[in-house]
Amino acid sequence: MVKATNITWHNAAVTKSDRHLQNGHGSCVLWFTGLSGSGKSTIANAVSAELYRMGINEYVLDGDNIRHGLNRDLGFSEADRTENIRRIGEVAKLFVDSGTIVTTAFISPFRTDRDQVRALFEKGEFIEVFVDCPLEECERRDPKQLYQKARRGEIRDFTGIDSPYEAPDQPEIIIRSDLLTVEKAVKEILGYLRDKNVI
Ligand SMILES: Nc1ncnc2c1ncn2[C@@H]1O[C@H](COP(=O)(O)OS(=O)(=O)O)[C@@H](OP(=O)(O)O)[C@H]1O
Ligand SMILES: Nc1ncnc2c1ncn2[C@@H]1O[C@H](COP(=O)(O)OP(=O)(O)O)[C@@H](O)[C@H]1O
Repeated sequence: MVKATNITWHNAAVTKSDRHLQNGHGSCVLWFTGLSGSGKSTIANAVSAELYRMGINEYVLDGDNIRHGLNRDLGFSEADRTENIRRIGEVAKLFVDSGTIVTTAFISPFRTDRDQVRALFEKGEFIEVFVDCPLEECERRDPKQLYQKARRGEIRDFTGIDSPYEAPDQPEIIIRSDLLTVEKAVKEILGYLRDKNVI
């Protein structure tokens, strides 16, 4: 790793607290994690749409989209996934600093990677949302036909097939997306944000 030298941290004139006061709500990251097809993207977007409707500053960072731009140099090896999550963690931190409720939809299969992102944040700002869905159901949904390809051996290192997924030990929120509708999941997540006085 290259260390930053001859670089000075500048304190901002407008702080995160200033922004919270002006916005009338707090900021945090809702970090969705789960298998491909578990529903991360669908639920993260539905949460964001509801927050938008309420006049809250929100933004979605989505796996496929980030991999088209910021992280287009990264593949799916263990090291690349770790770097993918590290960068997204840093981007999410900027969004939280800007006063935004940012939702992220990445498989983020490794516990240590997610914990390292958590460590970037102040207490309560990192909300891990485990979208828990059995592999069989994800494979039945197969919205992008990627499981089919992985089973045929056309995609290597596919999460859940020939690459591991480490479920969170103590996520703030668990959504059983095989049992809960998208609407119910949104309600539960917004309820959590209200309980914690983020909104
Ligand atoms: N080998 C392999 N394993 C898993 N997923 C794969 C792979 N190759 C391509 N894809 C597609 O890329 C999306 C996952 O990207 P992420 O950035 O979320 O992955 S990771 O967090 O770095 O593990 C994932 O999107 P989602 O289905 O939305 O999860 C897939 O569409
Ligand atoms: N309860 C549910 N929650 C989320 N997605 C669901 C649910 N039931 C069915 N689905 C479907 O499952 C698929 C999940 O895909 P997606 O959101 O892209 O997952 P991921 O981002 O985890 O890969 C979508 O086609 C969605 O419509």
